[in-house]
Amino acid sequence: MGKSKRVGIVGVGNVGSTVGYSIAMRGLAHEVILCDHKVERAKGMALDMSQSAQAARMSTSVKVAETPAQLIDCDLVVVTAGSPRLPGMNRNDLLIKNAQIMKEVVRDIKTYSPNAIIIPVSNPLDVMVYVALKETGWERSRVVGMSGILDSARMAHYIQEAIFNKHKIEFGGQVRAQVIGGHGDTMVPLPRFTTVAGLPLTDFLDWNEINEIVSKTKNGGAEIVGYLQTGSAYYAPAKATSLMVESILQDKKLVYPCAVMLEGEYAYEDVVSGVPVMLGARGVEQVFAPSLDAEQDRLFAESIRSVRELIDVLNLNKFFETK
Ligand SMILES: NC(=O)c1ccc[n+]([C@@H]2O[C@H](COP(=O)([O-])OP(=O)(O)OC[C@H]3O[C@@H](n4cnc5c(N)ncnc54)[C@H](O)[C@@H]3O)[C@@H](O)[C@H]2O)c1
Ligand SMILES: O=C(O)C[C@H](O)C(=O)O
Repeated sequence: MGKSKRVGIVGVGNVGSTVGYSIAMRGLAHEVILCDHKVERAKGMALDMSQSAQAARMSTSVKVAETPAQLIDCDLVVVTAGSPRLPGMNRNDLLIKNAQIMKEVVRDIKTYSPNAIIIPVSNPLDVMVYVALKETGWERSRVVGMSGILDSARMAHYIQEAIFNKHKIEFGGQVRAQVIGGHGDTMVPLPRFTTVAGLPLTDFLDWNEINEIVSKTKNGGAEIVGYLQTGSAYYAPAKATSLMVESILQDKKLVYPCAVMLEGEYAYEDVVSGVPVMLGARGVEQVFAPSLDAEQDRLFAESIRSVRELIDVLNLNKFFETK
């Protein structure tokens, strides 16, 4: 149990509410505080989650803050406030609107929960992490974005499906896939770093099949938006976020691909991207830059370029200069 740990969740729509529920179900925190413009809805959800915690024999208490300024002394704050994309949209189309929301929310977190670790989830994710870092001025260990766990889980899903269709073998959740880079169309799935029950992926699938999985993984979010029509995925995003919460609050020091500010990894600076990081009580405790071959290196560079383009748009709009 995460005794005396307080987690804030700003934005209690599909993802935020599912994160809150996951935390309550596992009793990861003593207190979860939900914060959304839709206050009455948040109050109803808070009661429902607190009661579900009791049903799960957990003591997590879920409450509501009417504004981010009422999120006092949280140890960790998850930010899912902002719009999701709709069919036909790219995550980048959310840039200006969600960046403004992130900036305002994070300003309050900095004031009222000055020791918190922040997990941005809103899209476009890498730039939201960048905005949160610039707005707080905190070190990179305390602002870490969720995306790589989700993208890797999607890749694992498509791999498991393809192996089952081809060989009729089920592997009981033993696919270990790895996706790095930004959480956008230029994400970098790494089949060469992917194993199935400890065996190389290429023992099961040929490169045509693997390349198909890579493109399905990149399109994984859009595929779900196409079905849902009114928003985007939330079960896998929320599970991925709660794994990060758990590793931090319980100081588990698990290594997951997450979005962090690069400070020299692969010779990049002042840009956020997904790489494996160790998550513990101090937030990001280690950042790893796995050795890439020339092609992986090229794809990672392309992904960095696309994140930088969005940061440039914000700079052109004087986003970081205005209040
Ligand atoms: N990083 C990822 O992998 C990932 C995965 C899924 C979703 N997302 C992103 O997460 C965000 C949320 O997705 P969702 O499906 O939960 O959307 P949603 O519309 O269901 O929920 C968003 C919530 O944010 C609230 N909100 C907006 N502005 C706010 C503010 N200033 N303060 C407090 N609350 C505010 C809204 O009232 C709404 O309840 C989207 O930007 C989506 O693209 C990212
Ligand atoms: O696809 C989206 O817009 C939401 C999220 O980034 C996802 O990958 O599910």
